[in-house]
Amino acid sequence: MPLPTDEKLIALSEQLLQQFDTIFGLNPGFRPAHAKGVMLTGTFTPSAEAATLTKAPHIVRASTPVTVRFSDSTGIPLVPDNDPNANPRGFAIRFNLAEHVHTDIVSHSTDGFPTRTGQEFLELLTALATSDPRNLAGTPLEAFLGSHPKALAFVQAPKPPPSSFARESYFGVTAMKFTNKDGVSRFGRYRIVPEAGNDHLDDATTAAKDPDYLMAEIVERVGKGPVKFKIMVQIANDGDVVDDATIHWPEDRKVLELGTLTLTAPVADSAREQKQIIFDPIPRVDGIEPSDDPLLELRAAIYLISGRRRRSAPAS
Ligand code: HEM
Repeated sequence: MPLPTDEKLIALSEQLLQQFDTIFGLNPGFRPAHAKGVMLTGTFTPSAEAATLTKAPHIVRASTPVTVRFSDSTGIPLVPDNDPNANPRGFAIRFNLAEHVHTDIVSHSTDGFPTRTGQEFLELLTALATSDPRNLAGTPLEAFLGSHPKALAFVQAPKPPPSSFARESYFGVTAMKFTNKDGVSRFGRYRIVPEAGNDHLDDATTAAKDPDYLMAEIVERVGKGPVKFKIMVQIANDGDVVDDATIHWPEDRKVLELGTLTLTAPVADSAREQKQIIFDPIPRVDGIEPSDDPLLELRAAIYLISGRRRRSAPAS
């Protein structure tokens, strides 16, 4: 994953990382966002119809090994799984195509994002860092949300905690351009749907849960049998906006099944692996390209800068 040379993009990346550090504190060796996580391994098997969408290698092959990371939101490594700020949950998937060759999906459990650009997201984080969310009146955060209705809608969208990482749906949010072997291209957005169905908790049940209930449960669950998800792609119609993560496409858009993810085991040395692995929001594989959504290039730069910083932190 190459670091872009665009100086403005790098400067914005540094500013965003600085804001995460201000809000959550410096936690060397951990991610500044989605700090707490758990990793598993398994396989991906494509559906019969997946080849109509893309010629990507993991769609052409019978099966591909995967490494995944589930995470809580926030840059706090010990955030309790039952803290309301731990939503949305993250789900990052790596398709291992060959040694040091891979393509990733990075998704979270809310369908959408508060801002269209990284600059606007920086403004939101800056407002958050200088406001008391429990007493919003007259704060920079109140002013930002008042003038950015899509950010307000994202903040207000219900984000109920799941009973398990295996009972939650996840969304890729930014559109990708998929191209099949006949050269036909269509834009689409990933949706990752649990075979066991969604299951969310009410406030009282959540409050009674253990602070590590999600991290522990998924390891226990996979010890008893495979955990499965369907990877789906919502396909844009001609004319749909494909470069704006704040815009939802109508629910009548076709949703195509890409394949099945079967998770079978926890990663043995999870802490070390989590420090090492850097997921890439840009697919960089034949048959799947990024859309022009401005979040993609920026996030790829930030995740790489942040990942290098994490890797160079002394072992704890
Ligand atoms: C301007 C927009 C965004 C910024 C600045 C941002 C920032 C970050 C940062 C700094 C990290 C830590 C990366 C690392 O150290 O490896 C991260 C991780 C993550 N972000 Fe974002 N993010 C943005 C948008 C999104 C979106 C749209 C999604 C959902 C599709 C998302 C989901 C995730 C997930 C799941 C992780 C954890 C990945 C892992 O397990 O390594 N982020 N983000």
